[in-house]
Amino acid sequence: MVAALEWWSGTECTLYTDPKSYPLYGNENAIVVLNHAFEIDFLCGWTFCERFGVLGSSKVLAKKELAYVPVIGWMWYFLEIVFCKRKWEEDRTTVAQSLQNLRDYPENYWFLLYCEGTRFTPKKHQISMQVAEGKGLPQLKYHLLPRTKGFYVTVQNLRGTAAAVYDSTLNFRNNEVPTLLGILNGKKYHADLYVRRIPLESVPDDEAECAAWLHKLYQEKDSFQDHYTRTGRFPGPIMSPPRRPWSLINWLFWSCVVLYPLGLLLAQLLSSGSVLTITAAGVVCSSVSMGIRWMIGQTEIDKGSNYGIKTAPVNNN
Ligand SMILES: CC/C=C\C/C=C\C/C=C\C/C=C\C/C=C\C/C=C\CCC(=O)SCCNC(=O)CCNC(=O)[C@H](O)C(C)(C)COP(=O)(O)OP(=O)(O)OC[C@H]1O[C@@H](n2cnc3c(N)ncnc32)[C@H](O)[C@@H]1OP(=O)(O)O
Ligand SMILES: CCCCCCCCCCCCCCCC(=O)OC[C@@H](O)COP(=O)(O)O
Repeated sequence: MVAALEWWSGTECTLYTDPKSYPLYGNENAIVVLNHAFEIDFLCGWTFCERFGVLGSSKVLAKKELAYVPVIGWMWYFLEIVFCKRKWEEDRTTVAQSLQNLRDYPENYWFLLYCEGTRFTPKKHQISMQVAEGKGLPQLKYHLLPRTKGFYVTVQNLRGTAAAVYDSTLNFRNNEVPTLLGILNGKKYHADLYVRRIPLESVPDDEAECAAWLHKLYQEKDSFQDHYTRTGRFPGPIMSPPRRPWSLINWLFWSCVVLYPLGLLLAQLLSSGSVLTITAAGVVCSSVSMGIRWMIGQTEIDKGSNYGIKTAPVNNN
């Protein structure tokens, strides 16, 4: 999928960051906090992981439903991805346990948290801003109100092993609305990512203070998005790592290994002349194609969950 983004669609991914922090990327464990408004934001995230050599050890706090996505979800299970049901009462122990398992991970990892918990839609935004108002918090224009419990439990469990929080804010040039189907159709997008490295020691230990810290972080992210909307760029210098050939080589290798025998098999089936065999092959191919379309559908915001709409108790404390 990274090869599709970088080499097939030719999408450009530009990094805005502080040159002093740049050498540390990929060379330490980090908690990444990213906004969640685009259908391919996870793919842009993977691209940066690839460019900094941590693609294989990129982790995320993902909704449990994604564990059942064929191939990708199963792979994530074996990669020690942390899953949550987005029900705190059930998640508090399982998420903490999975995070503890990451503490002795043998390679440098990035642990991604979408603190908004769900993708941005106008309706979810409106409801979350009602919650913000109820809590006496400032309004956000470009983000949903962040959920703080997952962030707190992550900081608590990874303190001492993760060195920093990478506050990451993603946007696309010219109001592009990128989609995975667009990528697969070869459409080129222009992603801009602004990353600030914040040492983990500066994140408070106390739960309430940590929550307030995260709310402040999202207010700052909102101001960066505002800057981007006005000027077409993020603050700070551009330090973009170039794309590397490995994802392309990997893709070409596996395509040859898998597609060549599959093509031979298909040709054999078709030349068998048996109506039953050909029909069965047609049914299998259609099912696979429908399965892939369903998987792509998982990335589409229109088909997203009702999380953040159905249960929005306004907390007045
Ligand atoms: C140099 C380059 C740097 C960076 C490169 C960038 C990235 C690369 C990094 C890594 C890549 C790795 C992998 C990427 C690959 C794939 C990723 C794909 C997908 C996965 C994404 C997801 O699945 S996102 C969904 C799952 N994740 C989360 O939800 C995380 C955030 N959520 C939490 O933390 C939650 O707290 C929770 C899930 C732990 C628990 O959920 P629950 O709903 O029970 O939450 P809370 O108890 O927190 O909610 C109640 C509180 O929220 C308030 N509330 C109620 N309604 C709303 C509302 N509508 N909006 C906002 N807030 C609301 C309520 O008042 C409660 O408040 P409290 O004060 O009581 O907390
Ligand atoms: C060449 C063939 C290519 C085949 C492509 C198959 C694509 C499968 C991609 C599956 C990966 C799914 C990752 C989705 C990540 C995502 O963005 O999840 C959304 C959640 O955060 C929040 O969900 P929601 O509450 O619904 O907003």
